[in-house]
Amino acid sequence: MAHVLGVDLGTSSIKVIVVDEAGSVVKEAVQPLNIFHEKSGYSEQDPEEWVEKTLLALKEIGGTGTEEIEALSFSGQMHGLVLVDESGMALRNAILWNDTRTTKECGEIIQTVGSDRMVGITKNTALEGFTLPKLLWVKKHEPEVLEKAYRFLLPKDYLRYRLTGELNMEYSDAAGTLLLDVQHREWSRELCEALGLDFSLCPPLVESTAQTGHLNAETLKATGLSGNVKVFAGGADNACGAIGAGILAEGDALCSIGTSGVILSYEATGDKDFGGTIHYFNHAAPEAFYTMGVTLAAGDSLSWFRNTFAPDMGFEELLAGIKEVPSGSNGLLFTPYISGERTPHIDSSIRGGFNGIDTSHTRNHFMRAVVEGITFSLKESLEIIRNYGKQIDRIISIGGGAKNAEWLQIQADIFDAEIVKLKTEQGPAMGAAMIAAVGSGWFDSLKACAVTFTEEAESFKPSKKQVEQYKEVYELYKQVYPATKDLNHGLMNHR
Ligand SMILES: Nc1ncnc2c1ncn2[C@@H]1O[C@H](COP(=O)(O)OP(=O)(O)O)[C@@H](O)[C@H]1O
Ligand SMILES: O=C(CO)[C@@H](O)[C@H](O)COP(=O)(O)O
Repeated sequence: MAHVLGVDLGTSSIKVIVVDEAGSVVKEAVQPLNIFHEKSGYSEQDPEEWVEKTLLALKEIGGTGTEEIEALSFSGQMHGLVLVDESGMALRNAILWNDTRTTKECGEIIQTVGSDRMVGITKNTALEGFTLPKLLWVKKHEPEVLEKAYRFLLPKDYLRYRLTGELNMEYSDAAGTLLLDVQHREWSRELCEALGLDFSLCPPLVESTAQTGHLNAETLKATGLSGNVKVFAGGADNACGAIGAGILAEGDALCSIGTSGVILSYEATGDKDFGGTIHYFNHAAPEAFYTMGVTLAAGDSLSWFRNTFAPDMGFEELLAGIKEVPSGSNGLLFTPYISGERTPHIDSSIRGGFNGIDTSHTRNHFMRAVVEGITFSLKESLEIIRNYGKQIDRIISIGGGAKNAEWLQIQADIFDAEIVKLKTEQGPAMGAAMIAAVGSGWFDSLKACAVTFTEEAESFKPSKKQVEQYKEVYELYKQVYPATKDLNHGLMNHR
């Protein structure tokens, strides 16, 4: 039987899945990744480690049951800046999407270009996480590095380049750089000139579904894969997550809880104006777009809690206790701003907190409060999208956060929507595999592929009583940001 591979360069790990013609995941390999936080707000990875770990994961799946791998494609964490020299080697560590060192550069961008013009060209506003402010930071703080730079790339485009030797960037990821004219799908010369960046740093653009060569000799040697495997460009992890969850028509919506958390809604056209209140990007599906709100530390808040307070417990063991605690965690409220926040509060200095700690609270209360706080934060993004007139009654939930049934019910109750869990929560890797399957001619379109590849496993309906209770707690949650903003900005000086 023929197979395709989906490679997801996540923030916490590289995941490779092997998918057969029926859409079943027959094998998977995961390789964890290191993140470096040299200073508060800094977040970097070593691009060489992405390559090494991907080769290891590909080698791991290269054996039995995967004869006839026809094609592979990529999904990757968005926005991370990778600068390469003319020989294609990375000039420094990658500066990641959750690195917030560029507040100053964001201010300078808006001052130079103007907010309306920025949103007019890129459909988005300047945010620390996006690639353009990172380029300007390197220009200011490491000019010798930028001088040596030949092109800038995004994480999965760099990985694909190293595995194939073809250097380019695909549109759904280019949309998150803040240098792409999103509606017209071309690099903005105007922005490069206004901000003093060499236009030639922008790499050639390709469609997500374009074939971008074959695996090079080093990759074949390291993995044992065949030279006949076709490579397709792939997409941003959220665009691929949307494809893998079948988010391919108006009204479709996604909740993804990985390291970050995302609420995403399909958009058929790129001519709307959301004023930068929400991200508005090119989809990896042809000629489509999507809107999205992002919680910087979603799964990351859960991981932080576990690593700090229960390092010997697995996620399932730790989460088992949340059933013992009623909705609302007996008055304990968590805000997940441990790395700052993106949507709706563009604020790199805000930090998280627990409010309402009482002597009666146990670790289970804290655990449930963390899960609820992450979900309230995502509701703020959902609310923005709904307020623009989108009716969202059903949401596909993916990512590590979709593994736990109790959390899925909490999502249904807080979002007041039906939550659907798919057979595999590996949305981004599955989306990449679907791009490879369509590229290989297995299906005429991604929509046709989704019919075979996406299978619902379980559905969680909102309970009226819990919905009403969570509405009240949500209103209190929304008061925490304005009430603690100044306090947190002050505390920043002591960090
Ligand atoms: N069993 C589980 N239940 C709920 N959340 C989980 C579980 N296992 C992992 N997670 C969360 O999922 C996150 C990782 O999700 P993943 O989709 O792999 O992320 P990424 O793509 O960012 O690498 C972790 O931060 C963790 O908080
Ligand atoms: O910055 C964003 C989206 O704008 C993040 O969603 C990254 O794309 C990382 O994703 P995960 O590793 O959390 O899946």
